Amino acid sequence: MSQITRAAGKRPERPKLDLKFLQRFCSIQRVLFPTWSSQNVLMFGTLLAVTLFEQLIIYQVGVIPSKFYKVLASKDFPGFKGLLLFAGLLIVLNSMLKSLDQYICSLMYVSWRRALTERLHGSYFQGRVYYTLNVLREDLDNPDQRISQDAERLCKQMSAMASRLILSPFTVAYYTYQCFYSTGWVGPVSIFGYFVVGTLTNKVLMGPIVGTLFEQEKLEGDFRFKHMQIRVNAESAAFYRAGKVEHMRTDRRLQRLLQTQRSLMTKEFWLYIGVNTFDYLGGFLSYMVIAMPIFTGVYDGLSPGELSALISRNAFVCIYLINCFTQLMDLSTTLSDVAGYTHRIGELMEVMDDIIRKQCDYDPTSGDSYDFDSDLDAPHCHVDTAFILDRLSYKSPQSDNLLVKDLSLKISQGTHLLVVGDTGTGKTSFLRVLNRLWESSSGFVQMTTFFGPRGLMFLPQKPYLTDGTLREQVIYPLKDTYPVSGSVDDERILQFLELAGISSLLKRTGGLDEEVDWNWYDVLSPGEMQRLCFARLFYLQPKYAVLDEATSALTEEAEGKLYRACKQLGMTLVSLGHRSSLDKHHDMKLRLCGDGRWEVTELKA
Ligand SMILES: Nc1ncnc2c1ncn2[C@@H]1O[C@H](COP(=O)(O)OP(=O)(O)OP(=O)(O)O)[C@@H](O)[C@H]1O
Repeated sequence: MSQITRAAGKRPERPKLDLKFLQRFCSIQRVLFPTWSSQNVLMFGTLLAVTLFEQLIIYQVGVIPSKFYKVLASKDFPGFKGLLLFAGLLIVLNSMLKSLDQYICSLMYVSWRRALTERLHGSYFQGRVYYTLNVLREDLDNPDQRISQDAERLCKQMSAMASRLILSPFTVAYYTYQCFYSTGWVGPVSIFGYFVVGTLTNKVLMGPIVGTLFEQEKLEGDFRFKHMQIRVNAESAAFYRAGKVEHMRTDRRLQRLLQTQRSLMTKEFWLYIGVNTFDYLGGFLSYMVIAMPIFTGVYDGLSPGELSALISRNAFVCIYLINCFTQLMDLSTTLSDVAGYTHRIGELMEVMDDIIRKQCDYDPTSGDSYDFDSDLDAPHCHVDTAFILDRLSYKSPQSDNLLVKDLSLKISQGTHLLVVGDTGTGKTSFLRVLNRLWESSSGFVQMTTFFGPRGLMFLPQKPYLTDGTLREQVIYPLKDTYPVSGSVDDERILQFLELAGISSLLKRTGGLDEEVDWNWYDVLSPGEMQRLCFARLFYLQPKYAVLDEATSALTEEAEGKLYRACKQLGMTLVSLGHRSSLDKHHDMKLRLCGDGRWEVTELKA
């Protein structure tokens, strides 16, 4: 059986500018440019056409001064007027093309970001990948940061490179030809040699930057997470008066981040030196290229006038070709950022694909996400069991000790089961194994009913409240009302809010569909949250409800009321809890005794 567990002890390699980078870069490009006719390819093609046209105009603008000299020297007034008009037209065209170029780059950035983020979301929300990634895998830091920020920065940096990169093959080819034509093979060979040396030097200088940028983004994620932790738990922290300690811890994370940022800047400093040196060396190189045939006597037969004309022409093409290359080398800093982000996104994609593959090996149904809304019309399931467990053993991910060993049990309709045990004996883990969040160590667990409304629902220990209106809280995890029946549905929701004892919420929100600007976790008491989860359960009316300490914040009386309501609605209950008052609502008791031991007893009515 495959393992969806921590990849313990596996230290990730330090990201570099290597083959792995190329592989990851190509797989990201396949996401950005899925087909030849995709929107992104078309935009890229348009950008190429615009930049080529722009180059043509720039060339025309470049030769205009010499034309001005000519008409002014010959005092040609009509020619001067015509030239002014022509120059004005060129300037308007040029500025329009430049703006269009920037606009297409921005559009490409948005479109790339959408494609990449949607691809990442597609894997993240497939089956239980988001759970495995955040809870069980330790080999990948901050998946949220990678999806929300790193993907954005990668697209931004790539779009910044796009218009400069897209032209370079054309300009390099054209000016190489021109250079060869004017200087023979000496010019292109020495300029290409200069470029190769420059690139190799920059690659060495870029190497450490990629790894440090990767580390910096991790620390950035950790820093943000710390703030999010305080935001979500502000009240608990305030009860502890934990401002001082949290201040210290948050500052510590900031210091670590800033230290890495400083080290990144030091490494970038050496790269800047490399880039700038090659920029200025390029200026001299053109004269060295020209000087070689002069000093070897190739042009000895030319007069000084002819020689200076030749130097001026040769200098122009050489300088232009060198300029093409130095522009490419200037991209080194952007490229090292792109490499860092590429590694972070590529690694995330690989880990998610790995989880999906293992998940599907383990549980073939996990490939498709549950779509409760579309399953509503599915024929009613008439099976009278929910789970069959056969010699089931399981342990927690980090430990080798079995929490439960060889448990055989059938959870059938009408037989309410209570699971009890000391703290940490594996009660919630039992539900994790039933829900296939964790793998069993041996034996098997078979779910014989379907998941969702009218089937089986879990109420987790920590109530989960989504963002949105009161209606959206009650119908969660459905996207739409159920059944799609307008006011009839409203009545059902009101009735169930009443039954769960929280109809007062309706007044606070101002209506079922009223948008609220508060965070539900901040304004509801733990008891109200638990009641709201019961209203949700009543609304969804599953045949089986698995409740993990779902009434721990309520009085025994309220607990009794809610349990009776569940039974009246025809639900079979599997509950976890510590309270003895729960006994009377159940028919069987499974006690987890620790060290793998367990016992099942019948409860007298
Ligand atoms: N994600 C996890 N990774 C590693 N160990 C875990 C994880 N979740 C739980 N455990 C460990 O597994 C053991 C069983 O946990 P479980 O949540 O099932 O306890 P429980 O019986 O429900 O306890 P309680 O009564 O406090 O709710 C505990 O020792 C816990 O620390």
